[in-house]
Amino acid sequence: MDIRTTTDQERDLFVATVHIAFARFPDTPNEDGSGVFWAAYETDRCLLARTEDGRPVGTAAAYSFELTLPGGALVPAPGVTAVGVLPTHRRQGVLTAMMRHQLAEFRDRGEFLSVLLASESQIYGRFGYGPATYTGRLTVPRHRAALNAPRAGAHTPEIGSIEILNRADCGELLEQLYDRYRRAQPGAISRPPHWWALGAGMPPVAPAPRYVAVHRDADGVPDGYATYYLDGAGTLTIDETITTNDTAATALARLALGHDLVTEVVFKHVPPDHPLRWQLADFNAGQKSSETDWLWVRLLDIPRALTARGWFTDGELVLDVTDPFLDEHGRYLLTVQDGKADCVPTDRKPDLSLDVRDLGAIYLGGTTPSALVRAGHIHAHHPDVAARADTLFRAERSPHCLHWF
Ligand SMILES: CC(=O)SCCNC(=O)CCNC(=O)[C@H](O)C(C)(C)COP(=O)(O)OP(=O)(O)OC[C@H]1O[C@@H](n2cnc3c(N)ncnc32)[C@H](O)[C@@H]1OP(=O)(O)O
Repeated sequence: MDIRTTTDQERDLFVATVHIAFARFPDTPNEDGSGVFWAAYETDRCLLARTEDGRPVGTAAAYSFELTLPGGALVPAPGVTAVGVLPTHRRQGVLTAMMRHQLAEFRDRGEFLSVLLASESQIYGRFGYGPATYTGRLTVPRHRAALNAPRAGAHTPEIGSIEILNRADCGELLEQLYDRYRRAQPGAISRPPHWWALGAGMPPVAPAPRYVAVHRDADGVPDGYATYYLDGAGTLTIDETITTNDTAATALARLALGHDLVTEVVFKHVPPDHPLRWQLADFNAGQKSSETDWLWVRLLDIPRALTARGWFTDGELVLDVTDPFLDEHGRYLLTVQDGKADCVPTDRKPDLSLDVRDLGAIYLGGTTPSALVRAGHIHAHHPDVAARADTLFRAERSPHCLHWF
């Protein structure tokens, strides 16, 4: 198997091979070239796998994203995408060879972790990826949509204003607001400017017809938006609500839930602990569905990864980490003091023994170590250590990613 970086001349071949693997036809570009997810491929990060006789049979690529870690550090995070093997060449190790090649390239570039969205959750664990953030939908029937008043003096006055714009008239407003939001949200990834320019992605990055409710604070400064559409059956679907504070999020939810001619409101991409269910006067009015894994994380340099994120409790743990895919093993003493971690090799007895995929899953604070201990994936060497690890790995807020790539 010959695996090489795609040249500019091979770009069309790469795109065609991806589409055969997914049994899709390339979308017809809009006149301005927008609305096509593959337009954002970075050719120098696209890999083509060929057979001995030169036939392309596999593809894998990466986008150069930034990931927001707990504590606010922004770190380079290649976003793996366009992974495909022709139906004629599956289960012969093509993907395995591409993953090995790609992880080595990430390390050569100095990248210490990578991320992806998995088309099927059985594929990527063997390559060291673990599910680190989760998302779902919340559906609220309009006739049960009343919101509680704030309690216990927690009243945040909903001062500000909302304007409804057309997606096409928003200029760079959505891009700017998303960028402010993602810098403060653990688990969020950047949307590089050319994604917006090319319309590469799902709405509202892709410029499909949408209304955009833009929230402004009391000083008139935009601090959030929700993009939505209403279908013929009376379902108002919100693609995403992006805000830099909870007041804006509540105001935008109130607007959607009070919209006339609507029978139900569907909030897509809601994090597991979204406050809206608690705001509803009728808790069970908000029905969660389509709960799914979203961002998978793969650590490539454990000390760098653990010292890059922020920490919120002092403590120490000895982690014994195996990486079967890369045939590596390390034991590390993780010491956290005043929000910063030190992580060094040690020969002390381990507190937790775990696979690198499970370290990826708990890294952002969205999967608890104790859940994986109870699942039989992490071995806790003392009875109290799982709870200690839960406290240590927690993020300042639950990690969430809603960017599709
Ligand atoms: C980040 C993204 O881009 S997600 C998109 C992933 N791509 C797709 O879903 C497109 C359609 N599917 C495909 O193109 C291929 O089936 C791929 C890319 C998923 C797998 O490629 P292959 O070359 O067949 O994988 P490879 O032969 O290296 O498989 C390695 C192991 O993973 C297992 N595996 C591979 N794909 C799957 C799967 N979809 N479900 C369960 N197990 C799988 C294989 O059985 C094999 O296991 P084994 O080592 O125990 O025998």
